[in-house]
Amino acid sequence: MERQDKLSRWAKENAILLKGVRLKDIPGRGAGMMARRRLKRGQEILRVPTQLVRSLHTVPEHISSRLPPDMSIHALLAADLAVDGMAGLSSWKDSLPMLGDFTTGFPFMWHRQLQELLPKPARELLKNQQDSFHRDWNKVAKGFPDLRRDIYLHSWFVVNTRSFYYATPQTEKYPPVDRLAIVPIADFFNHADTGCEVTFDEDGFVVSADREYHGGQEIYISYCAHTNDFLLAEYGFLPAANRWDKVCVDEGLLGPFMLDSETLGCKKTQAAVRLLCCGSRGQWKESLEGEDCGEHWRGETNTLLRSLLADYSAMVGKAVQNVGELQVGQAAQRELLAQRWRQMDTIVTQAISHLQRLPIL
Ligand SMILES: C[S@@+](CC[C@H](N)C(=O)[O-])C[C@H]1O[C@@H](n2cnc3c(N)ncnc32)[C@H](O)[C@@H]1O
Repeated sequence: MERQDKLSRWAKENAILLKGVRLKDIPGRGAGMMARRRLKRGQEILRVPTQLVRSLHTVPEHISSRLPPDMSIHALLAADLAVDGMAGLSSWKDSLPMLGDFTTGFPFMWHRQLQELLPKPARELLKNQQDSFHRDWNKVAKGFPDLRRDIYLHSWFVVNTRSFYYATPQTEKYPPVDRLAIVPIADFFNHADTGCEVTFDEDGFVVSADREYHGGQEIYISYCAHTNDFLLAEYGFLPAANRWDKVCVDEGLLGPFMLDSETLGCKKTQAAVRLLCCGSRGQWKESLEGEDCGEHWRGETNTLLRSLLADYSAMVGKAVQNVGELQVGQAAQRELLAQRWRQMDTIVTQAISHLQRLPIL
């Protein structure tokens, strides 16, 4: 029996309602969720009962009691999965990607030289991830001396990539990013920049169609308005199109100054460029607060922004070249890294041509 069929049968036996949708292997994206037939906007397509949700309240006492009280929910859920296989979810567990499946996409698994060539926001996310994992693993290894690091790492990444936001009186004592729950079957939706609505109440989690779908169409949820640097570091993939994508145009001390393909930089980027144009702080404040909203400086700021972006574009070109010269790691990892820099080049090139089309004041 196919892996997805087994999982679907388990879902049915456990009162998970899949309404007009099914699990399917999708090339390049692992498994995903597909419409079986036409679905209407607003229609409920998945319901997962609360008794299958795994969060702080379901971590068994024999696991939590061997760990310090300050463990994150992420770390506890990963320990539950690694040590106990999350009781009652064995069919779900058998359908998860293996640790080897994370090797290409996740910078965490890459050679250090490749990691060092990531764009700054991705490098920072990776550093936080490494620190969190090492902190969690040190504590878990003390509580469970027989547990292997690679098994815990796998579980830690499963929780990292598949959990849902879950606010309850218990989880609300934790930081928002750590209010996590595993919701089996719902965790098979892939991401797009807009997707189906996910809600939860005391009965469980519900996913509803955000638009009309036809049979055979993949159905997504949105993991949030994330940039591609975030999706790469935290989820191990790079979408080709992402309306939330931005590049960090300052890799230096003053950042982050962000730029996307639609606007000529976020407000902070615009204000910083104008500060460079204005002779003094006083003039700068006036330009921001004055009645003409700084129109007077528009020509100069755009010219300066264009020259800064040309420098940045040259830096991006150099990064693509540096990645091309590397011999370490897998070819697929190097290609993913080069792809990210090429995406950034596209955003910067679009911003430069946008600036070139603006009238000279
Ligand atoms: C919540 S799981 C979704 C189910 C997953 N595809 C599977 O096979 O189990 C999240 C993972 O799916 C993959 N993924 C999600 N959205 C994707 C997309 N738009 N393109 C490529 N991979 C995607 C990434 O590997 C991500 O870490």
